[in-house]
Amino acid sequence: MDNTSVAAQVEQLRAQLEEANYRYYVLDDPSITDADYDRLLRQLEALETAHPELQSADSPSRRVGAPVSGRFPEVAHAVPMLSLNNAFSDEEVEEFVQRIQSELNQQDLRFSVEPKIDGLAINLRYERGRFVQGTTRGDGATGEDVTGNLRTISAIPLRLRGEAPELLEVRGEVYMPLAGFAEFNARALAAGERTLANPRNGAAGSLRQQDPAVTARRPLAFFAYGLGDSKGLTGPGSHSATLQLLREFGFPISPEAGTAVGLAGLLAYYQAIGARRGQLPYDIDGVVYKLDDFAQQRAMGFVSRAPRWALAHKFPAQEQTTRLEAIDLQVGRTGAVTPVARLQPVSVGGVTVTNATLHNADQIARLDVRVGDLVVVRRAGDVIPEIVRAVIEQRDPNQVYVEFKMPSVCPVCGSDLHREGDETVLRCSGGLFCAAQRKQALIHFASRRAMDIEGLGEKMVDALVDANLVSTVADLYRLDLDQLLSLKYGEDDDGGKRATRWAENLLAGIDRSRNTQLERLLFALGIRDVGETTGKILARHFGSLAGLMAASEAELLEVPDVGPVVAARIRHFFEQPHNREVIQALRDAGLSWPEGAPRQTSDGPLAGKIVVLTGALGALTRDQASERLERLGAKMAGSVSKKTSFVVAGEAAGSKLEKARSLGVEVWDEAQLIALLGEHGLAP
Ligand SMILES: NC(=O)c1ccc[n+]([C@@H]2O[C@H](COP(=O)([O-])OP(=O)(O)OC[C@H]3O[C@@H](n4cnc5c(N)ncnc54)[C@H](O)[C@@H]3O)[C@@H](O)[C@H]2O)c1
Ligand SMILES: [Zn+2]
Repeated sequence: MDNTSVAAQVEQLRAQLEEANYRYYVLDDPSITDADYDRLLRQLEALETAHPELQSADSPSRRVGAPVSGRFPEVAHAVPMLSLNNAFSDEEVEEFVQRIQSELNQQDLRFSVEPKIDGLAINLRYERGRFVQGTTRGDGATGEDVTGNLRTISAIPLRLRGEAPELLEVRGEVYMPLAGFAEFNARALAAGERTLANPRNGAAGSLRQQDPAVTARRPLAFFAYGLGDSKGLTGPGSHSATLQLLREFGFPISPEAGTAVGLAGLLAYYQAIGARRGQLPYDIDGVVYKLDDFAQQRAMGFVSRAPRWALAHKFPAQEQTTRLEAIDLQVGRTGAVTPVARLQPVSVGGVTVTNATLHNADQIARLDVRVGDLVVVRRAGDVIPEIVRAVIEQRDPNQVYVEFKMPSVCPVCGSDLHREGDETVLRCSGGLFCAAQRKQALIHFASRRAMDIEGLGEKMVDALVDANLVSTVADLYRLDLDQLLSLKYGEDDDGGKRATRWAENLLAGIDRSRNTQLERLLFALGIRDVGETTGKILARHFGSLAGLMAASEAELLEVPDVGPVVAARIRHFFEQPHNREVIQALRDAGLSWPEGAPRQTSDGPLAGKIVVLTGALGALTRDQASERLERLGAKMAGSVSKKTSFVVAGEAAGSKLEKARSLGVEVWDEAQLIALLGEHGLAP
């Protein structure tokens, strides 16, 4: 490449990155994925390194964020808010550690290690212990004043605890917990409204609302991870000691933060957090290493946009762009017909994704997704991958992109599709006549958290239903070896012993499931809106299946978690002669479970109280806490309503906490819970 074309390429990359920055930081509506952004930035950096004459101080490679929008008052930061240098490989981490070791002439350095929360950076200013101003990072030198919105975030203290210095600026990340994000989107989908693309955009967009009342309704949380300006702070000499101090001032600190020594320590931390990434209650896009000792940090200093003593080590991106090849329809257990995107295979978050959900026809119309489009796929945690956006700008003007149309009949059984009430989802009206619904009911029944029948997966269920061997769950218990072997399933070897073993294993798995628990069975039956938690609560409340089946709607409504809709669904389910037959057939097949008397909740100090747990507790698991509260007479519920007596909110509590606040329900922290348990000799 000659120099003019290199210069042109550099210019083009800069323009692309600037546009992306503007859409990401100012509009909170990115046009490209983070992965694509990072690729472009790396290309630019490589060209600038190879052609030093093209370097420029205002290149996106040298700058932080983007200039502010003008929608909020501007605030100059007393201490600049920088970005972090990135590493995408172990080798880059090694270079980082070696550079520091050789410049400081010291081995085995200690680092603070923290998850890199995917939200947005905020500076909180406290004067004499009171929160006076909160700002976004902006371009690093100047940010936006979003104080009013920050005040609505319950995780941000309005006053510091203990002896406050004259001035303290605290830096951290405002983020949207995954549970709150999912609940927000589920509600938006059901109401036919615009969904949030991902928690990071959700957090940024929520914080930059003009009306703090809107921000207050968004499930936002906060972790502190550093200091800005300060006066009168007699101080910690290291980053880890600073985090400890911030905790004492009343700030939430990530429970995953710790320290590690040397390259091996950093990489072990990266592995450990990476393995748990899917279980964390918030999105992270990497981990951050910070040289722990402040004197050592000062010795390393800064480059233009980032400290030289810190590094963000990134995980595989959770969003990628790929091609939408087709839209298929899937029929679920309750007849819901869901459009599924068939994708050109793409690696997202370290896993190859070929299918993603599009939720419903309204969502497809809202996103204007069409077959042939480039689409952005998001996959986080255990959640099913979904299409969050179509890259409409990239459509080929010479190609025809056909709008998706929902059919009016079930693609599997041909029955009419209908909507219930004001639901957006379309359902097949075929019930058990519909093979798709039958199959899904069986898959659910056999699943691990339901009856846990080993060997009865999706393919097996397909084979059983297609061969007409099974149509209800009770039929499973009548299967015999000859019938299974007639399926010629798994007969891929010498036809000897191994060819029958799968069938024997399956029969043994079915047999084992005969001894079960009422809560599992209730969940397994697939009553709409009776999930695992409700199943558990119903089992405990009524003690026996007969008791539950005989309960009137009024009696069902006494159960803490059950509202009118669920009560009606439970009644409806048990009123169906067909369902009663299936239950009788299950009993006849030898299914059994321990039964007890209905719960007496009339005694104990919490008798008559309905309690909801949310967020992660430190000292107890949720099950342990529930069990102890129940021993004190409380009824546990899974969702917050006006009936709730109080909510116990642990770390990173999301939408349930918001809901409690909006309904004026009393909120306890973990310490209050432990104190109460302690009073009754139940302390952990
Ligand atoms: N999709 C797009 O169009 C687009 C545009 C611009 C930027 N981006 C994304 O943003 C990244 C660059 O943004 P950036 O400059 O904010 O850098 P960054 O997000 O990679 O790193 C710096 C930021 O990390 C955050 N952070 C989280 N946990 C932290 C912790 N424990 N300690 C310190 N900081 C922590 C802070 O907000 C800090 O400002 C890119 O790599 C890209 O992924 C995407
Ligand atoms: Zn059907």
